[in-house]
Amino acid sequence: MTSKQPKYEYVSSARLPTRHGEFRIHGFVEASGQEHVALSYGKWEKGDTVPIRIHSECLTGDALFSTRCDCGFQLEKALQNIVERGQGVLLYLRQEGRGIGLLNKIRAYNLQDSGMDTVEANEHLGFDADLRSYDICKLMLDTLDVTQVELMTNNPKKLAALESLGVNVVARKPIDHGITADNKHYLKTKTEKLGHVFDPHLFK
Ligand SMILES: Nc1nc2c(ncn2[C@@H]2O[C@H](COP(=O)(O)OP(=O)(O)OP(=O)(O)O)[C@@H](O)[C@H]2O)c(=O)[nH]1
Ligand SMILES: [Zn+2]
Repeated sequence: MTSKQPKYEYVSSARLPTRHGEFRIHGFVEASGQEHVALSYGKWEKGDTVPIRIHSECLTGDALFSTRCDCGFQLEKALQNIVERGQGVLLYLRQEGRGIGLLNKIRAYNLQDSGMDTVEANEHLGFDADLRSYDICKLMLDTLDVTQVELMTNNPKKLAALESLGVNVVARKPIDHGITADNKHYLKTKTEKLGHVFDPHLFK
């Protein structure tokens, strides 16, 4: 008899001192081998509302200081917010390039340099505009005893995904940091074509 392999598994946790404060890092793995992490800060009781950020991997923005997108700015701001609030969780999902992967994102950037927008570039490469899944967030939050959240995002799809997984989202906190001349057009496209919510005056 074969037992069904779980889709996602919790693996291990450790202390993670950072420039922003001391977090704990928690590792998770998908059956495919894809690895993800959650960072937690502070303490809470089960049922408390916990501030969280769900962040999809962006190597260029998160680690290489790119200003083509807002990712690096948002990541840093989210960690700062969590430390200021005294508690919170970052779910760092390894779905680079809205799920198309790093090298395809570079191909998409090249197409955007010749005039396509971020959605047209994905489609030109044969991908949907957004291939991400948030299913693993449920295991990550359950593991950390988080059932009710305040979500830092401009992306209503993340709210809907959490609600459909049975996580109670009591509020959305906009995270509109890092709008630069290099990414204004990209963020405007996300607002017009992908449903992101940005205050229009931020693009002026
Ligand atoms: N395919 C593609 N992906 C991109 C591009 N620019 C950034 N990304 C990816 O977009 C994703 C952005 O992730 P998030 O910041 O978590 O999500 P979001 O949909 O912007 O929502 P919020 O930031 O929460 O408002 C990352 O995986 C980036 O690698 C691009 O031009 N093309
Ligand atoms: Zn990015």
